[in-house]
Amino acid sequence: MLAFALRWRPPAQVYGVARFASSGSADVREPLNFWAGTRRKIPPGSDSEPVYEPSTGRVLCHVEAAGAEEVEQAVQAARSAYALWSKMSGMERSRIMRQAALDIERRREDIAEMEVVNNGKSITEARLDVDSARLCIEYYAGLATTLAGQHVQLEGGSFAYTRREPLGVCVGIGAWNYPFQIAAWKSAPALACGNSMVFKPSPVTPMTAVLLAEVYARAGAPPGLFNVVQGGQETGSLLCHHPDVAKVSFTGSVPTGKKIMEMASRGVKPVTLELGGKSPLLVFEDSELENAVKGALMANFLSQGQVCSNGTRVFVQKRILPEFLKEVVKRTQAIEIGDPLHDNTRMGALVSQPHLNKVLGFVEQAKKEGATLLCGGERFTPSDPKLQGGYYMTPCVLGDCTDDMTCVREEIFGPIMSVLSFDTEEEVLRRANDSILGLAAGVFTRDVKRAHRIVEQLKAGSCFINNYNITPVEVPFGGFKMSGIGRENGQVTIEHYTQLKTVYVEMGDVDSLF
Ligand SMILES: NC(=O)C1=CN([C@@H]2O[C@H](COP(=O)(O)OP(=O)(O)OC[C@H]3O[C@@H](n4cnc5c(N)ncnc54)[C@H](O)[C@@H]3O)[C@@H](O)[C@H]2O)C=CC1
Repeated sequence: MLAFALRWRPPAQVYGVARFASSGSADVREPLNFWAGTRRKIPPGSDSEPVYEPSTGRVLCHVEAAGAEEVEQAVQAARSAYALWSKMSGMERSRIMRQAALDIERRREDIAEMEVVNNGKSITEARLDVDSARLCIEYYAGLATTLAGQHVQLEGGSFAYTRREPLGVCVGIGAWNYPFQIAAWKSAPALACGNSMVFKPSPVTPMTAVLLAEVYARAGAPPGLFNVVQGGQETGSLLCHHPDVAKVSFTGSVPTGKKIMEMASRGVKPVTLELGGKSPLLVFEDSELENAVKGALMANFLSQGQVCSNGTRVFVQKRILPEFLKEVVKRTQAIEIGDPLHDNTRMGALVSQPHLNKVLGFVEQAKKEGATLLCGGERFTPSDPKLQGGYYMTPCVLGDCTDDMTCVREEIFGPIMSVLSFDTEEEVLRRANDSILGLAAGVFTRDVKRAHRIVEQLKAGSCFINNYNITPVEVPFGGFKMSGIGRENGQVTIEHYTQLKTVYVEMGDVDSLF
C-alpha cells in the first residue's frame, strides 16, 4: 500500500534535524510499550525478540512482549480514555487530532529516519509514508466534526432519530511494511469517531508506533487514548479475545487474517481486514509506453516490493511486449540500491534475512518452472563495509511467465515483477480475474471507453487507470475476495468505526394491542 501520491511536495517549512547520516548509528534504549500516556518497561522474564536494522543486519534492540497482565493494563487504560474521549464534541477531538498532525509535520524527519532504520525502505519513501500518516489524521480530524445521525418524521408527529456512536476500545494489529502509516491509518478514523485504541505493531518493526503514541499524548489526548503493546501472535491473540475490545482492524497476511476473524467471531466483534494481493496490471498496445513502463515500476518496486497492492502480474499486449520489456529492464537495472538513509537511494533492504531468503527462493522456483530471468533476482552486497550484513537484493524482472507458475499465483512480497503476454481484452480480463485475491488492479490504455469497460469488470477493490499505487487518504482502500473486508481511508471508514443507535420518540399515546 503506497499511501500517497508522489506528486505531493513537502511543506515549505519542515522541522527536525537529520540524526543519522548513514545506517548503523541508531541507538535504541527506551522501552517500546506505551500505555496510559507513557512508555512502559515490561518486568524481566517476559518474552523478548531481537529487532534488526535491515540495512546492516545489526541487532538494534530487544523488544519485550506484552503478556496477559500488560494487555489488561493497556485495555483498561483505553477504556478510561474512552469514557472521556467519547463524550467530547467532534470539534474538541478534531482540535487534538490537528495538533497531532502538526507535531508529525515537525517531527517528519525523525520519524522517517526511525522507520528506515527499522524497516529498511528508502528515506524518500519513508518521508512520504509519514506524510500520508499526517494527512490521514488531518483528514479524519475534519470528518470528526461532521459525524451526525438522521431525523426521520413518522406518523402522528412521532419521529425517530439515529445517533452515530463509537464502538469502544478498538484494536489495531499492524504489519511490518508500513509500520507508522498503518498505525495512523487505523487510529485516525477510530479516534475521530470517539473510540480509543490499543495498537500492536509487527514484532519485526516495533519502533515507530510508539512515536505516534507520543504524538497523540503531546497533542493533549487523554492518557490511554492510543496505546502500543508489543509482541507477536500471543499478544495479538490476547487482544482479539479480550472481552472489553469492541473491534479489531488488521493488516497482514491472509492466513493470519482468517485467524483474526475466527477469534473476533467468538465475541461477535466486527473486523477490518487488509490482506494480501496478487494484483494484475494490464498494458494495452495503445498505452503511452513511457507511462506504462513507469507505472509497472511503481507497481512493483516501492518498499522493495513489499507492498500488498503491488501489481505483480504485468500483462502486456503482444505487439508491444519486446519494446516494453526492453524499457522495463533498462530502468530496473538503473535503480539505485544501497544505504536507505541516503537521499539518492531508491531501493533499500528487505525487512529480514528469512524474508530475503524466501523472496530469493521464489526467483529460483520461477527459473525452474520456465520463466526467463531478464534482470536482477540476486543477493546484493553494497560496497560500504557497514552494509555488508544487510538484506539487499537486485530488483528482478521475469519474462515468459505463464498463469500456472508459482511466481504468478503466489504473493511474493519482494521486488519481483512477473511479465505475461496477452492477445485480446476478453482473454486478459479472464486471466486477470483468475485469482482468489482482489486487492488492486491497473490498466494502461489511451482508449477511455476501454479503460472504464475494463475497470467495471476487474474484481478488485482499488483500480488505477493510467497510473498505479496512488492511494490518497480521501478515498477508500481495501480488497475484494480474500484480500479483505472493510475499507481504510475515505468517508466510508466512519461506518466501520461507529454503530447506529435508533431512537423512536412517541408523541401520542401508546396504542396497545393488549
Ligand atoms: N497485506 C499486507 O500488507 C501484508 C502482507 N504480508 C504477507 O504476509 C507474509 C508474512 O508476514 P508476517 O509479518 O509474518 O504477517 P502476519 O500476517 O503473520 O502478521 C501480521 C501481524 O499479525 C500479528 N499476528 C500474527 N499471528 C497472529 C495471531 N494469531 N493473532 C493475532 N495477531 C497475530 C503479527 O504479530 C503482526 O503484527 C509476508 O511475507 C507477506 O506475504 C505481510 C505484511 C503485510
